[in-house]
Amino acid sequence: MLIRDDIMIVKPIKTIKGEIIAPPDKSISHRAVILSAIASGKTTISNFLFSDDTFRTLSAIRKLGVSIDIDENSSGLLVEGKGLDGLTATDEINCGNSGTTMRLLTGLLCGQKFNSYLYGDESLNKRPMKRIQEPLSYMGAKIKLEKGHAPIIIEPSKLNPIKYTMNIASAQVKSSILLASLYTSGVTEIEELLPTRNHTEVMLKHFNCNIEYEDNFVRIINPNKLIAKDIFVPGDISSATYFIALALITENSNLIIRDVGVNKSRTHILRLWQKMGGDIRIFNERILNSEDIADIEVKSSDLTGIVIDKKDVSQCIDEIPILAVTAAYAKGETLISGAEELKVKESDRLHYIYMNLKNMKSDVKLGDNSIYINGKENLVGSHIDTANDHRIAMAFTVAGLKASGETNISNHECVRISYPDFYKDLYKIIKH
Ligand SMILES: O=C(O)C1=C[C@@H](OP(=O)(O)O)[C@@H](O)[C@H](O)C1
Ligand SMILES: C=C(OP(=O)(O)O)C(=O)O
Repeated sequence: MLIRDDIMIVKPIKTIKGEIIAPPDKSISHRAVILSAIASGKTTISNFLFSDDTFRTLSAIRKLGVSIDIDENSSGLLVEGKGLDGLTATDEINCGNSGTTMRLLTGLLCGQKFNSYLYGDESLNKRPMKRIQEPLSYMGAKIKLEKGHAPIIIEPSKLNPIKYTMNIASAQVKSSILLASLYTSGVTEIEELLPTRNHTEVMLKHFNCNIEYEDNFVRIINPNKLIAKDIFVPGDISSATYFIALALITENSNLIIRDVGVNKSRTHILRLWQKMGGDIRIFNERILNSEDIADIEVKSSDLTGIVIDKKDVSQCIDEIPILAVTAAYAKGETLISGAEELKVKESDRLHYIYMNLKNMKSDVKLGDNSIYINGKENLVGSHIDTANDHRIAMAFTVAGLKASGETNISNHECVRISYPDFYKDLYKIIKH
């Protein structure tokens, strides 16, 4: 790998070997800052992820009057919780590229006694926000959108609890309702038809909230008071999957990734790869502040294609780009269906998976909400259009490391959204 004229040039490698520590989890870092801000007392957050997206949440929370000290050496934050009613008004909040920041903060802010205004970058301002406006309005929230999109204007209102069945699979929507529900009295219940990550539920419980949850159901009983309690953020399994995939598809590889969050609602990708024949071992499992954490060992494997449906997609939504890359190198056919949510991420991920795989001479077909991939041993290096989407950039860097010739990754710096050290960590484990 080398950088020429600002473009990352990726060439085929021999093998992957060694040990690496997964970067801190993005979803848990966002939630740690938000919940510690409205808890009573001080919270130390260790191993916080310093990335563009999580900085958006951190700055927003500071603008809302919460003091956060950063110790970059220990990757730690000290948050002075203000309690549920201690936030103060700010002029406007720039959520950048981060859907999690925008949707979770809307849930938090619609129960406050002041107006709020949230906006994002070009990509975020195109992403759907009706999905939060609808349930929050049922609760009594006053939220204005522009044709279903940000900017979001929030006016103060009195919120009521709801019983809500989710009509799309989204942990952000679920979390937004849970945060708003903290400003109601009574019982809010959410049923999910498709399971999604449960980090908000886990962390609310960690902060002593009166909440019950199981696979598809959450109940929160108010009034609540959150009590500050220290948090260590586990490694991000979504970030780890790029290295897992590379080890799986590269001959003679053996890789250990330490301290990865293995919350059951995030490990579906590992089960899918194991089903494809992937040699993946989870060991040294332990619990750290209510979240499961473990080490993962991966060895090169002969993968075979599989069928992936909507229920699979909801449980590994961010891993579909890298899963598609491994499918392109697997034996036989893979069909990923029910993937409409991929079209409304930082880019239309279904489209960019298709275009980039096609340019690498993969046998691939695009359906309305699906993608079909007939795997082969070798892809051909090509120009990759990342659409400024970090997950497309990382997935196709992996594709390029196994392809013949050169692969050029445009705007590779977009990895700073979730994993600023991605290329640095990759260098550590590549053996030429
Ligand atoms: O709650 C979260 O932290 C996230 C939920 C998912 O989004 P959706 O809720 O829109 O599916 C995921 O794609 C995103 O990267 C992080
Ligand atoms: C979709 C993602 O994040 P967000 O929705 O927070 O922008 C992601 O990280 O892949």
